[in-house]
Amino acid sequence: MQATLAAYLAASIPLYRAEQVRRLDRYAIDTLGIAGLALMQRAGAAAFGALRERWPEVRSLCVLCGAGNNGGDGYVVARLARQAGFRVSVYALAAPERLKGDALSAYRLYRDDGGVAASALPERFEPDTVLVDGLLGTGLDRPVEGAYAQAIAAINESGRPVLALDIPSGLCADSGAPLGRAVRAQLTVTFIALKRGLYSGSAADYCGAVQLAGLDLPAGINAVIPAGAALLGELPSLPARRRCVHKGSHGHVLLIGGDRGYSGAARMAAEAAARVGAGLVSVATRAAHAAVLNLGRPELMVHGVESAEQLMPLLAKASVVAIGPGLGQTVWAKALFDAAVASGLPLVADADALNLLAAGRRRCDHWVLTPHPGEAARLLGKTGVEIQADRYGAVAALQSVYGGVALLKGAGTLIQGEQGPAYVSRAGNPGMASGGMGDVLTGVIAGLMAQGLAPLAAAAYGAALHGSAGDLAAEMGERGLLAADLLPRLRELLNR
Ligand SMILES: NC(=O)C1=CN([C@@H]2O[C@H](COP(=O)(O)OP(=O)(O)OC[C@H]3O[C@@H](n4cnc5c(N)ncnc54)[C@H](O)[C@@H]3O)[C@@H](O)[C@H]2O)[C@H](O)CC1
Ligand SMILES: [K+]
Repeated sequence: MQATLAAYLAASIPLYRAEQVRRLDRYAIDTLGIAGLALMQRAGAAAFGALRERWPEVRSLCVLCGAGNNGGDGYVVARLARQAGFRVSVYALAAPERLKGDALSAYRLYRDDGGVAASALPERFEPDTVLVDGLLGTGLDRPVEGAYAQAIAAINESGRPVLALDIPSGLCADSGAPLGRAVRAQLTVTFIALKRGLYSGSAADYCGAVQLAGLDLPAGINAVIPAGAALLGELPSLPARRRCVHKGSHGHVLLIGGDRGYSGAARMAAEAAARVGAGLVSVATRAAHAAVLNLGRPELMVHGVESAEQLMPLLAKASVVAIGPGLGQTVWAKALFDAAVASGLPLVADADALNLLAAGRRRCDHWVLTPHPGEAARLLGKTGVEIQADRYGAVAALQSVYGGVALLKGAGTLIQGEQGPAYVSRAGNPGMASGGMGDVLTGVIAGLMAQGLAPLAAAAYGAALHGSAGDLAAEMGERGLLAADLLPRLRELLNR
């Protein structure tokens, strides 16, 4: 299992910052000797090809071009579409004659072919037209306002399908946050390398489907610049278990949580740990909950624990601790949290355990912290808006302040270990924004660690497994998706 997951992480796809992509661009031009205009023409051709594949009946384009090379890509698309007999209208947000370099060359080729560019947007875009967003790409360096903001609003209010060139205009290539406002596209064709802003934060609301156009550059070009982030791929199949194993072979998870009124959180986390294959799962919860929890899931060993010393014998038998689901922040909760951390066992901390941690910052090398943006804000002394505006920065800060592995939940879950890139899981859907989903994730990660996975592999694969289980369970619809719906899906995915 370890080798399979090590290969899974190694096979993740590099995600770059804008500045790194510009360096890749320069490398292609300066070292590989590919002219910038040739790159631009390959970009435009790739985008136009993707457009025709996605909207095969459409024969009318409206291309919006900005002041930089993203606009240049737009002029290449406009010229190719005219040559293919499309009805093409181009709106230049910047006077074309003031373009520079390759963008100016691309415009002149379009103009010399008989193309024209209007400077003012139409009252409304023609029907049966696809809009091509060539306003801003990786050169976005400030919040969108003025004419660009109006153009983006017009695009978003048009009701027309949109193809974004390289990145939806207004979306920050580094953080995935809109700077002011951003184009909402159905398809984004991005060039040379994936930008990390296409996969986290609110990116999914703006990018639509993302297609990478490598522009016929050598595949190894990604190795030229080490990327700081990496996109997790499809879940790998896990190797079959050896025949001669017994329940002690797959670890023992101790789940601590479930204060009064919250026993369900502890139950779901514990069951998730069992469903991903932990050999034994014990639960330490309020004494009042023990019997009912046990009845609900007899495979769990449930103990009423009202003090730290009552927890000690359970810690002595556990190989991994998961603490937080329904824990609360009472004196009882804090005593159990302190004892769990002091045990030195590998640990997954979620929910109220994170709030207790935020109160008294500690570091630990063998834990996995799984905050949602609000908990991350408390852990870092920031606001939730600040966390979402720079998720990659936030997950790196969590890891450096608290140690171990930091997992920042939300669209495009991020997983950051002591070394290596921030892994990004794109699995999951809005139906998972419901109570208990985090409890299941806690159990999944603890259950994988109990089977010998290192915290980073357990967190990264666990996040992808959890999100994929949510995607399977959402096949009946995202609304009304419940955390417990994921439990059977975990087993289904693990045995594929
Ligand atoms: N790297 C590649 O793989 C390829 C990239 N190509 C395309 O080139 C753009 C990047 O081009 P660049 O000229 O650097 O930047 P932009 O076109 O995004 O525009 C920058 C331009 O816009 C101004 N600007 C920045 N922010 C704003 C704002 N908020 N409002 C108004 N204006 C703004 C800035 O001052 C510049 O003047 C990349 O995305 C690809 O599309 C190649 O063509 C193909 C390979
Ligand atoms: K764009």
